[in-house]
Amino acid sequence: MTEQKRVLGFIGGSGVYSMDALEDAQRRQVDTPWGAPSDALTCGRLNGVEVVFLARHGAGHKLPPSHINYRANIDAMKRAGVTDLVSVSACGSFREALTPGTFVIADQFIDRTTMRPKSFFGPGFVAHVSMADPVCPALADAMEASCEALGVPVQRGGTYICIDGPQFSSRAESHLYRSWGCDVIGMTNMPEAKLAREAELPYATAAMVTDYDCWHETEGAVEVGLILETLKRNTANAARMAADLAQRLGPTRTPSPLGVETALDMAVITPEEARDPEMMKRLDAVAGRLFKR
Ligand SMILES: CSC[C@H]1O[C@H](OP(=O)(O)O)[C@H](O)[C@@H]1O
Ligand SMILES: Nc1ncnc2[nH]cnc12
Repeated sequence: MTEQKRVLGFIGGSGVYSMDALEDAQRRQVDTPWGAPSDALTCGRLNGVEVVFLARHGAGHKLPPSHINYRANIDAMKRAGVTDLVSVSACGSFREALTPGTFVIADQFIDRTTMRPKSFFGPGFVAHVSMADPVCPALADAMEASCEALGVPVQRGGTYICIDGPQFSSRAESHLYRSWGCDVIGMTNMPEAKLAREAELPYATAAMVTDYDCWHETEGAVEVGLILETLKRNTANAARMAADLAQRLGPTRTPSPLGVETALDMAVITPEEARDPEMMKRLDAVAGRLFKR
């Protein structure tokens, strides 16, 4: 199999605003046709692997989940040469056994968000990518192995339901999502995972449990103040996981077993003669591969 240089993208969620272990770190402002990403990218090396870090909510956690420019974030990662994208997120747990501090390597998502642009494509360039398997199993394997090696409690697989927020759920919603079989809840992995797939970036995420949302009979309903201690512990473990993950994945890569790097080959339905040139210009980073043939 052909090997290619790996550039590992890392999106840090609540509590993860920097990657202090990066060597030769350089801040890079990246402009995109979709607007500004949440923050400047930080590019550097971690255990011999090129890494690009982005704080999802920006420095100082200024952006609420529905104001994050997810398209700009993913486009900027692609533009910076990222080949594999991982993220970490704080989340609530719907299962007794998923105690605060557990990392859930989600493999499915339910998108309940309504207020966010969710696609790079539109009039003049229509494409429908598959989201049947939204997570790259090779990245998820490595994240799981990292957690195990570091003694971080981990569950491989799980369904992450994404709500708009910024409010937490009502008790009725919390019970409903549990009855749907969801494992964890958060406010950011959608449309992030959808856009990563459209940009042909293999994606995996660790949802780091901070609380039991509000379904639990004896644990108090989630409040930011109550989750800060767990958030701190999760932040430290996220940094340890990132370092181990970089080493484990290594500086070169082989294609994702899901064929994510060519996801658009079977997805674009607008024939060349009907495509909007302006739209194609905006898609230079996301889908430029298709236009160079
Ligand atoms: C601080 S609790 C709510 C907040 O935390 C999560 O953010 P992220 O996914 O970026 O870690 C959650 O989705 C909410 O945005
Ligand atoms: N219970 C919860 N609901 C939504 N997002 C969260 N992030 C952390 N805990 C959460």
